[in-house]
Amino acid sequence: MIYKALTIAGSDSGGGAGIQADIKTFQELDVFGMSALTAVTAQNTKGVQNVFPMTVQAVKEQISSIGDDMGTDALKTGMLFNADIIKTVAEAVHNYGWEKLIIDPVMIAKGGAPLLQNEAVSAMIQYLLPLSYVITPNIPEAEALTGISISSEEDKRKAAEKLVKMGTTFAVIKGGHDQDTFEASDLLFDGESFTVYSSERLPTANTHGTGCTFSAAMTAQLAKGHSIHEAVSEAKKFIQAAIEDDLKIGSGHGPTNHWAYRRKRGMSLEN
Ligand SMILES: Nc1ncnc2c1ncn2[C@@H]1O[C@H](COP(=O)(O)OP(=O)(O)O)[C@@H](O)[C@H]1O
Ligand SMILES: Cc1ncc(COP(=O)(O)OP(=O)(O)O)c(N)n1
Repeated sequence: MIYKALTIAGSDSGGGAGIQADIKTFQELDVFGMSALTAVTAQNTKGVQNVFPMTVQAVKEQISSIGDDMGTDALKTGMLFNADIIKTVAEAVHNYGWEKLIIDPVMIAKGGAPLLQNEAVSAMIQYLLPLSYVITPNIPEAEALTGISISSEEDKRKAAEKLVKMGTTFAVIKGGHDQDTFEASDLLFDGESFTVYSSERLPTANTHGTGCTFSAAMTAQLAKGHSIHEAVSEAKKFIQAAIEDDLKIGSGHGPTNHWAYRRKRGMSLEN
């Protein structure tokens, strides 16, 4: 059986985040990756030098090229940049009846560059979020979407519950931006109960693209038919291995290692 996943996101010329991170992750997890580009960024480990958005027509046609012929088992969104692109994506997801939509609500790059226009947040809430299977905000993104200020575990739970009330099936609040210096903990709310996925917080600046990679790993696992709990658990292991085995490329926030998880798994099978 060949499983397929589509990413609708921006290109990161530096290869650590965006479309490039998504496709590398799909491949590592044995899923055939496809893409629809929303924007091209000139970007490296030091930051985003420029953003060139695609036209709505270009986004629409890339998605229909895939929808009309190849289909997909799951899809994820990353950088969507503006409200018109969000509406176009929502319309396509609705028309093709795609159910496993994973939204990584990318807003601001680690270096501070805006990857989503401010006025587009309400379009995401109104048009895309209600169509989603799971949304994976980091803490600032969860605050912007819910209006809840997050400084404790209880606040994270309230935000996750609110996201489900707003129309998604599952919410994962990622803890990379947490103040906890020992653990990086992600919180899943499945509509009934909460599960925390924790790992050692690794002391490295090379965390460029962690959100994209984590949500792409979840997308790949969901495309293969795994449950939401299995998908989050495996994605957490994937990103931990990728950060642990960082590549030390560039002079700023470097990329993670997308092949680390495969290598680690291979070594544990040999032993
Ligand atoms: N220093 C770190 N050590 C271990 N895991 C991390 C670290 N930073 C982020 N993560 C993990 O990477 C994933 C992405 O988290 P986060 O940084 O919050 O997202 P984003 O990249 O969207 O801002 C989460 O699973 C989070 O727990
Ligand atoms: C083209 C593009 N898309 C998304 C991001 C943000 O990726 P993320 O995984 O949130 O990682 P950081 O930017 O926080 O390192 C991006 N930078 N570029």
